[in-house]
Amino acid sequence: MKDKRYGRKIYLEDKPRSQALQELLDAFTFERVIEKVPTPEALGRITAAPIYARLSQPHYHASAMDGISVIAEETYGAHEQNPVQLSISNGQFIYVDTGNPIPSPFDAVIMIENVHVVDEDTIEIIEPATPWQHIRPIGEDVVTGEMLLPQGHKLRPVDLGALLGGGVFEVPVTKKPIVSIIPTGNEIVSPSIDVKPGEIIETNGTVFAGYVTDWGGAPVKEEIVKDNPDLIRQVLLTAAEKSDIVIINAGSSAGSKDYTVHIIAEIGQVLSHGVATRPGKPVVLGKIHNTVVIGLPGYPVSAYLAMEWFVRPLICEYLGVAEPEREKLTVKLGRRVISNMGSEDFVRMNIGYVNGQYIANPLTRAAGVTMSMVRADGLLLVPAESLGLEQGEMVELDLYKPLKVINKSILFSGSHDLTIDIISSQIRSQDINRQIISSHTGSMAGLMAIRKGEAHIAGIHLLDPDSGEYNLPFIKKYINDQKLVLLRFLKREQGWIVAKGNPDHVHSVNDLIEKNLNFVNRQKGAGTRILFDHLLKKANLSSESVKGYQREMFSHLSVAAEVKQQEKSVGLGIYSAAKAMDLDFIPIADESYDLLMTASFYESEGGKLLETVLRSKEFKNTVEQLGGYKVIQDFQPYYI
Ligand SMILES: Nc1nc2c(c(=O)[nH]1)N[C@H]1C(S)=C(S)[C@@H](COP(=O)(O)OP(=O)(O)OC[C@H]3O[C@@H](n4cnc5c(N)ncnc54)[C@H](O)[C@@H]3O)O[C@H]1N2
Ligand code: MOO
Repeated sequence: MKDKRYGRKIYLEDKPRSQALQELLDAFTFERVIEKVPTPEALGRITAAPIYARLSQPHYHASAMDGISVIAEETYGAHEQNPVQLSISNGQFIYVDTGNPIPSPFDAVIMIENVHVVDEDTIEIIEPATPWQHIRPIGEDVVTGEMLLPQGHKLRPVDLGALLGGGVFEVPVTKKPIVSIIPTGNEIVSPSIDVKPGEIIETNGTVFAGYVTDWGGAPVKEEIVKDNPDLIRQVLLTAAEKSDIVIINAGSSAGSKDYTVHIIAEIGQVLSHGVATRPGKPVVLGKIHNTVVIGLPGYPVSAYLAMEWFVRPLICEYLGVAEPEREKLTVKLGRRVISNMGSEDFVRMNIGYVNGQYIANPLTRAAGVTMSMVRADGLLLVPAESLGLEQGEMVELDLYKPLKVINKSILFSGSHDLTIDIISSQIRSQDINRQIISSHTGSMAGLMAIRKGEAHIAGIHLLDPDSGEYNLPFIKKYINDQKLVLLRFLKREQGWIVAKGNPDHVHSVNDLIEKNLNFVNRQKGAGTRILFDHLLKKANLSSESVKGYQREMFSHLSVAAEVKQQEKSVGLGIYSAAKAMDLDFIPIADESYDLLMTASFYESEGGKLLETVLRSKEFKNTVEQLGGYKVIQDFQPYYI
């Protein structure tokens, strides 16, 4: 229940992000604490002071080669016609191996390959040695007192070696800032497969802890706290006492149980509430005593971005290191990106290299879709003063993935099919740097993406009602200025997706209307939508008579998921989706699901790899095991 002491605060500020960060940094003076850690355990830590060698390296004159050590002067004059003989018993040489000390008065080493052994005591050489040849003198690597590393340096494996060699067995490093992470919310539960409607698995805390570790901090994950102001206050106070930074998650916005900001104001100070960004607006920045307190939005994507904007700079400031910067890439926008005036918009993007240029398309902007962060190749920032960016504009992105991977990505657009995931994983098992990036846009949009050069391949299943033929009539109608290839590799069953046992006895489109069932529709331009409209037309029915026609799903699996959870509902889709959700399936027709691509992609390395996968036994077996599919492996690439 809502706590009466804390009314709704609806109005959040729209403070510029840079100002909010500056004010946050200005509000604290970080006293860096120095601790000494054994050198072998110091990987990744930040040096807190310049570090000087305590030993020279090498700390004695050492042989650099296997051979003999000699007095150079005694070898002068050695020549093929005038070999010089040296004897052990006369103290003229000793045998040495690489790394052995060179005792006085020896001052040169001759490699064993250049030594002719005459007998046990005597050798012969035909070339003189120069003084100090093949000897590593004291301090060749490091001289006592020399600075090995500056302060603020992140220790790498090679650094640890140099430190140990230089006699530094303990390193002064900056103590990791302790970052306490407090997830809150009555609906938040520990991970469990039996979550009930309304329960949300706690995921943000683990992500935050991962980021903190990556950035050099020490995360401390607290238990989930219920939406109870007294509990929240108590946990905040305790955490502030023992931490450098406290992150409290969710309850930062305008909901009736969003207490965070009030409690921070009560026991500390609120510096900012609300920044001019989308997503990520409802951030709280504040302090309790001298501890930073950051209230992050509950929506995962908003929270992850805000972590990078506010927590990373704090950790870097504390450790005394520069903030890492992401690689940048200039790309052409494949689609228009609209944006709010007055706030920075952050858009997760996919990037592909198509027809000689980088094309980037926005992923979903919903702040709850964590997979968009998993899949994103880059992040676009639309500045606060911009209303948006047009298709075709060149923009600079921050890269989330290596360019090497992006260069090889195969951009897929079009109708969703489960085989695309299988193709993707089989391609990847042959080339670890190659990924398929798929946007499930529907068959028509896939066709258009090929036309506009925004995708490498499109998955399409478009029935031409007049000819009864799939795909070709559409391709010929919409694209006539490109050399294309169609791979006709798959037949699949389309049918009604219904509850187990088909309780409403669905067999035709008429049943939907007569029995007043909810239809779970697909988006415009999806092949399945076209098929459904065709069925309606054939039965002389109008779309208005179909309950649910307006609501659109973007994939077969989402249709099946909706049928599963909504009573008296029916979808149209493929067998494998019904099977995946443990639903029943009433077949209607076999359809062709083809891959369309430009001839140049087909003939490229990526296209060849794709074809190899499509023709592999493993692919056929995996797909046909799903049920409802027939994989055609002896297809001829069809040039259009
Ligand atoms: N009337 C308004 N409503 C909302 C606004 C607004 O300005 N006016 N802002 C929206 C935006 S934008 C965001 S972001 C969210 C942020 O809200 P809160 O920080 O108060 O977070 P909650 O509402 O509690 O949670 C949102 C969402 O995130 C889930 N969540 C929370 N904690 C976790 C966790 N530890 N792990 C995984 N998921 C978590 C939570 O269950 C909710 O689904 O407010 C909008 N509303
Ligand atoms: O601003 Mo919220 O942070 O978009 O999701």
